[in-house]
Amino acid sequence: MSDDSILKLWQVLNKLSLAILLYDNKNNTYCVNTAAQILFDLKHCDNLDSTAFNAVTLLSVHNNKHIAIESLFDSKTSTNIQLKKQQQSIPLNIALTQLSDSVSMLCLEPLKSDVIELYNFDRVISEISTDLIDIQNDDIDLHINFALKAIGTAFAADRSYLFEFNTDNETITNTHEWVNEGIEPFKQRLQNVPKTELPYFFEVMNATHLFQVNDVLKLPQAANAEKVEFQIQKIQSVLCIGLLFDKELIGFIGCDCVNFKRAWTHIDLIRIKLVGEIIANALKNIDYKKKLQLAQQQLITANQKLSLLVNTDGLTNIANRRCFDETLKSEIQRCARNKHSLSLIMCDIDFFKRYNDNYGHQKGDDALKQVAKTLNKLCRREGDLAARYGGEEFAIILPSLNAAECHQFALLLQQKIALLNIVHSDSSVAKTLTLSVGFYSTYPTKNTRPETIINNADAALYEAKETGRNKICQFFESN
Ligand SMILES: Nc1nc2c(ncn2[C@@H]2O[C@H](COP(=O)(O)OP(=O)(O)OP(=O)(O)O)[C@@H](O)[C@H]2O)c(=O)[nH]1
Repeated sequence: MSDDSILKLWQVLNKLSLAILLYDNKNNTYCVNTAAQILFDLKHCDNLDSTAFNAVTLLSVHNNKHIAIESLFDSKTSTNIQLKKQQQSIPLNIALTQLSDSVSMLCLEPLKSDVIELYNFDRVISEISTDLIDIQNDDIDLHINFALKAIGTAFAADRSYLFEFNTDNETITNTHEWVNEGIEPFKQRLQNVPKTELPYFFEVMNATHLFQVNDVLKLPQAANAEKVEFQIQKIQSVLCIGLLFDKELIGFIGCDCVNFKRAWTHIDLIRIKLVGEIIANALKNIDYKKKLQLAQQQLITANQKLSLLVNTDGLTNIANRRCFDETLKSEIQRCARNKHSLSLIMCDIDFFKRYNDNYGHQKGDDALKQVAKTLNKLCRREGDLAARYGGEEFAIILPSLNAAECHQFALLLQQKIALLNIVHSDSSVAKTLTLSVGFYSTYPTKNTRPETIINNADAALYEAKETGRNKICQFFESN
């Protein structure tokens, strides 16, 4: 097309009521016809650069994001946009044509009211579904309230709400409600309402999953209870749709018209069904997530219990041999890394066979529990561990304690056992229950073997037993 024919075409287009924009990408200029000049409130119509459109607000109908004037000439831009003008939102349909290598033409046509309504509702649906798609438990109220407001507004209703059936399946609760300006809310009043109070409503709802009334005054006699309730709420028309969860009715959403009667249309039904499905899906997701979280929590608790169980001695409730072995291994490595000392105490109740024989096995068990509790209480620092090593023998891991400190600890240990004052009349070394204690202190390396430490502490315990009992012996490397 020659420049001359474009000019002639432009003279014709300028007379049309259709708004037209031309863009020349060679010199980045725009020109608009008279209809577009009026539509966009532009001062000039020729040789405009993009700043001439600074006061023009164009938004995407899908996400309300701002669209720059040059983006309108991008073929990827949606064919429906909104023009914001003096508090007004004008939906526009746009069509793009390439006139020459550098010149593109855009026609903008304001949409008719039913098409506008369709796009408005499309936007509502798009917003609701985007909003509810990855709903989290903690923001559900916010999102449901948003969805109710959106459908209430889209239906030009006065009130919209969500009712959920309570777990007893006998009562219903209005969990969320949106009301138009000046309309009385009823949510507080509609908590735990017995279904039997609305027999007609539930008969229809259970059978059809829908309750549609254009004029509540025309409800049949069977709906007297409902009529009374609707009159209290000043409802003239009502539309409710059931929410299904695995084919089971779990509640409903609805819209009321208070200020006017409304003859609900087939389109209204389709729309509220769509919103009902979106909300039911969101509730289902939340329910699954809750169940999953609960199952995960139960699994964690079960694992914690299991781990406690496998690491705990059944009689004394302190660490068992398994836990001791694991801890000693890791503490050797930790002390080796930090170049800290490590002490191990092995101790054994003196003449425990005689104690059992004299006082009975049950008393013996009680004594073991008391000793274990005392040892456990003494282990207060991080990494300290008292364990039942076997029978009446206990082991205590003491990271970062050197020989002198460990000796002090062993003395304290014997004092605390003495304070228990467990009478042992058959002991040859004292009147009460006593412990023989052997210990070994070292600066482990990463190659230090746990058995070496255990054997050395055990050898010291053996020496304590052999040389009189109720005493503390230390293992020295030269031994
Ligand atoms: N009541 C009770 N006794 C236990 C338990 N485990 C081991 N014993 C008893 O502890 C006693 C240990 O006896 P010995 O190994 O001969 O040692 P001892 O009598 O303490 O003598 P020394 O260690 O040499 O002072 C045995 O009689 C075991 O039956 C237990 O869980 N409960």
